[in-house]
Amino acid sequence: MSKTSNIMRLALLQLKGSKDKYSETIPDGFTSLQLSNLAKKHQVYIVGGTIPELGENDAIYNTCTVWSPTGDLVAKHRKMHLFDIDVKGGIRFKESETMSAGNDFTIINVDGHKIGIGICYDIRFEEMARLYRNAGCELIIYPAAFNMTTGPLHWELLQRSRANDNQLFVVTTSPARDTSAEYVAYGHSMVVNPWAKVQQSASEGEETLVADIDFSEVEQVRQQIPVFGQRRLDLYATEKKSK
Ligand SMILES: NC(=O)CC(=O)C(=O)O
Repeated sequence: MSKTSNIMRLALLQLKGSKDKYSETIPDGFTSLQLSNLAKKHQVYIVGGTIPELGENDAIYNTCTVWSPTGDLVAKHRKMHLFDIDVKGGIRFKESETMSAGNDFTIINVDGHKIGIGICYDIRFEEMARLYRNAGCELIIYPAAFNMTTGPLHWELLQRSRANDNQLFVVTTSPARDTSAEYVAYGHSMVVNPWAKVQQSASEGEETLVADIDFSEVEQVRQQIPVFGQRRLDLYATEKKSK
């Protein structure tokens, strides 16, 4: 990352949507104003975890906001894939009972580098990451909060898979693990490089990671293992549909 491109990321807020209690409008809600002020004060981009956004027609979205060093809202990403799962003896979660799904891909441009944004469960959908790669992304950031059922097996694997499939950096942020919480997050925020190597990893507890992202690694991998140009697009394709 160039010397001017400081990006701070905050973890996913794994809140159960409730219009009355938690949801906020963007960009004028409480959390938005805090994030905007922080970005301006520290002259950095902030990818601000997620908040329950009160949207059109009282719908609530699980939304990540991105702020520029001037404190302006650069983009917001509404979680596209809602976390509805039922693992016997593990975890049952029905995010769609309270949240609505977003329909838009979100790409920001920081100093000429394209960065895709996804949220938590979005990381399981390889088509989404592929479309970001097709659009020229070199990094995908996923604020997330995996749990104690899926985290141990899938958290690192999914990040390394998306990084390897698409030859780009994958960065995640998780809340620290709080075993007294109703939803116990797995923790382990991570930076994975385009070789699919875990460059840095936090523990399950509270920690700050400071990472240098060297975008030249993206080009190196893509040149040395040129799978992107070797795809059989005459036989298959991953295509974006407009909604
Ligand atoms: N919480 C999520 O959205 C996703 C998750 O925990 C998982 O995919 O596992």
